[in-house]
Amino acid sequence: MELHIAKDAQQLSENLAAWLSNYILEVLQEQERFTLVLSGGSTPKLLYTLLAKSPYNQMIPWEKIHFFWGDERAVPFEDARNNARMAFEVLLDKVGVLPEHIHVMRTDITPEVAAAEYEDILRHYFKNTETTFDLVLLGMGDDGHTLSLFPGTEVVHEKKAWVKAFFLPAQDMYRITLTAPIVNEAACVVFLATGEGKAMTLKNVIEGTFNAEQYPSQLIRPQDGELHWFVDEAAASAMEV
Ligand SMILES: O=C1O[C@H](COP(=O)(O)O)[C@@H](O)[C@H](O)[C@H]1O
Repeated sequence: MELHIAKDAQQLSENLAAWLSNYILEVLQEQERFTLVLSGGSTPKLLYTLLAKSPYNQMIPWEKIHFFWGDERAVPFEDARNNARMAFEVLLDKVGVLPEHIHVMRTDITPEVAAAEYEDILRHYFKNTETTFDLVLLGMGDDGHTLSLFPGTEVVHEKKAWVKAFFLPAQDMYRITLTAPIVNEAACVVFLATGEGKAMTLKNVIEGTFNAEQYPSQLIRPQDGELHWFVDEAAASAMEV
């Protein structure tokens, strides 16, 4: 695991935008397409906003990037809580992405059907590949969840399915999420976490004993791929580094 610490959220997002665009360019020297999983929540908004601007909007060959999502809140696309909506607003509507390369988790059908449909897309997409995604961008909630793998939920124990849908009573909402098995087969996973509110959880996730029931972010351990944590000083403040 590689830890990247920056002074604050702004500096961290700038560092990650530079790191990510170089990584994409490097991978695209060896292959024709790049599969990128976007995370939701509030933290990546700054990163996506930067990627839509100079120099990254010109540097990245957007037409070669295929976009997927790590998880979705099963609310209509028009709802501000919809994870895909934010990415469209600040990034995807602003760069030269090909619409047929954007794979949203649908929220206009039942969550179970949307999850089954996404699973089919992914199984077909990765049927002849050794790894799954080229890069999975993840966030971590203050409670240690990542994707929609929340503490104490059944989906944390999933060993086979790549996509699951379930009702989250605490938020009175269905969630659709990738599971640890598919993410752990990715070539690279990058967590982005900022703020003091995540400091104790981050310490427990990275330095504590394994307890995925309480800290689902600990489930993410790519088998053969790279794992990076991009965090700001506030989020890193409880750690021993
Ligand atoms: O609900 C979610 O939360 C996590 C973390 O979000 P943040 O607002 O603390 O950055 C996010 O990674 C996930 O995609 C989202 O559905």
